[in-house]
Amino acid sequence: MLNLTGVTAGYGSTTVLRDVDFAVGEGEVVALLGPNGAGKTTLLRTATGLLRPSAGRIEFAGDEITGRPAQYFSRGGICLLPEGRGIFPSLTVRENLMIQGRGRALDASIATASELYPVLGRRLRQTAGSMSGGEQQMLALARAYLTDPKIVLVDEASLGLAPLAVDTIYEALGRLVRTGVSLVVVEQYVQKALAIADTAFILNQGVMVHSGPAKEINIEQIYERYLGINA
Ligand SMILES: Nc1ncnc2c1ncn2[C@@H]1O[C@H](COP(=O)(O)OP(=O)(O)OP(=O)(O)O)[C@@H](O)[C@H]1O
Repeated sequence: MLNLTGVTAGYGSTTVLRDVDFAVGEGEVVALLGPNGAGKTTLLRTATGLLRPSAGRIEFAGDEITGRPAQYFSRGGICLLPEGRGIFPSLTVRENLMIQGRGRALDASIATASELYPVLGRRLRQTAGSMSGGEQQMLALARAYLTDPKIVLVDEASLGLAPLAVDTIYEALGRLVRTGVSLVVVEQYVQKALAIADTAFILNQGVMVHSGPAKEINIEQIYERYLGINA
């Protein structure tokens, strides 16, 4: 469904991704793993049109979309939930839902978000930035339910959250997957990501060093073999 072939990308004269192949099928859950600075966020930004590759192809649902503007990617159903959540902290929950819904009726967006997380429905007038980290992440995740995406790419959803809040976020991701959406997770809690993933990709220093079934991954071995570090 979303295929990157031979992608090279970076920032200015700095090349981060080198000749990367990455593929996500319909309804597939992919864990994208790798050490700090490996290029995971850069890959998500490239796969969602925010960063144009200097070489390689991006195809989505059979069409080549390399070099198209980011709006083209999002309108086509590619949804990035960025690290740092991508919500507006000084706006209320209601206002955030209005923006996330992109022209969808606000009442319908509120109903969908409240059904997903009742706490959001109770905090519509509260500024997003004054909610707990977990609640802010719930609001960020609600976007994936409001725009009917075909694929959702989540960057470090559990960053800075308490274990209970992480479980709540993963429950929501699980529910999202059951609706048939494809999912890519970049996650510091490797075991959490592998538990819901069908396939795992491992990136190291901008090079894809491994891809295969998530169940077959022995993370200690992979980290030692490919990354030269102990997990
Ligand atoms: N806007 C930018 N301009 C220049 N270099 C950048 C920019 N963003 C990231 N980089 C560099 O690109 C490399 C890959 O960064 P990236 O954020 O993609 O890695 P990551 O695997 O997501 O890391 P982490 O797990 O630490 O978030 C790093 O060396 C980083 O310093």
